[in-house]
Amino acid sequence: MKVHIIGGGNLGVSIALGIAKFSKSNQVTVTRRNTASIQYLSEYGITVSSDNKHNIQEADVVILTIKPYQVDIVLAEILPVIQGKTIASAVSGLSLDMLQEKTNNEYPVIRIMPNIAAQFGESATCISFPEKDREKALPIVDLFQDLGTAPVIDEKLMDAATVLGACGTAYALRYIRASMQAGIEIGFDSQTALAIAAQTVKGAAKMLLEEKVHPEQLIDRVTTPQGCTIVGLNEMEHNGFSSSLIKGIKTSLKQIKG
Ligand SMILES: NC(=O)C1=CN([C@@H]2O[C@H](COP(=O)(O)OP(=O)(O)OC[C@H]3O[C@@H](n4cnc5c(N)ncnc54)[C@H](O)[C@@H]3O)[C@@H](O)[C@H]2O)C=CC1
Ligand SMILES: O=C(O)[C@@H]1CCC=N1
Repeated sequence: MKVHIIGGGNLGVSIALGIAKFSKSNQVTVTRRNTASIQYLSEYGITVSSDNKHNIQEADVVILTIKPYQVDIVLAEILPVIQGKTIASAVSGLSLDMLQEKTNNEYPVIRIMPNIAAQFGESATCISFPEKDREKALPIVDLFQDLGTAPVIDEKLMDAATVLGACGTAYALRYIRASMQAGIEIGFDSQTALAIAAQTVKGAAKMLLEEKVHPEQLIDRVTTPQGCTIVGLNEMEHNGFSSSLIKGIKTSLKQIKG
């Protein structure tokens, strides 16, 4: 498949690298206005251009990884030259209805919500599309499955997916940062603290994904009665650990919904 990514920023570059590394049978072009900082992508076989229309006529899918306020400008530029091509949008808050309206209902449209771990083949991408575009969408689902997981979900949940799956990367990293800071306070140098905190999160996530159990079942295996884990966990909860995460996630969702 020939993939044309418009918006070579944080997400666009991560998807491009993910495809180059984990979905090698596909060819990728990435565009952004100033390409100096992404020229290195050519080392991975990715074509880089400052012209949004470069190679676009050969593309099987055009992926938009631009900010919401850049959508109209970019569509005005590319629509005249991509008649009938599939458009996949990762633009947060842009519904399928809005995208269809902006493209005059003349293009197959797909809404994708990856995260920046696509670059490492570990994105939790959520995807939705109108039923009429199923045939065009399924190859895109396959593509994103190569970059991690890619469930097809009801479009009503796409904003929620943005928060849980895309913003979620930042929340998880903040947990790791806090653990690292605590690790330094209790005696580790920063690099060792970071390595231990990150690997611990990776191990916990791997157990959950492989055993498919409720987190509390695994927590039970860690918390020795009267031991140090449970007192620490309870202290965190007294200080609003779970509650602050839940409130933060709901606040992020409110921001997307406007
Ligand atoms: N960063 C993330 O983790 C995620 C971002 N998103 C969504 O993806 C979109 C992009 O986000 P980021 O990558 O973080 O933003 P970004 O600002 O890093 O990337 C946007 C890129 O588009 C380029 N651009 C702007 N105008 C352009 C034009 N006319 N033609 C071509 N390129 C143009 C900019 O130079 C920039 O490199 C947003 O809508 C965001 O909500 C969705 C999921 C995750
Ligand atoms: O913060 C944002 O608005 C974007 C959407 C999901 C991740 N980053």
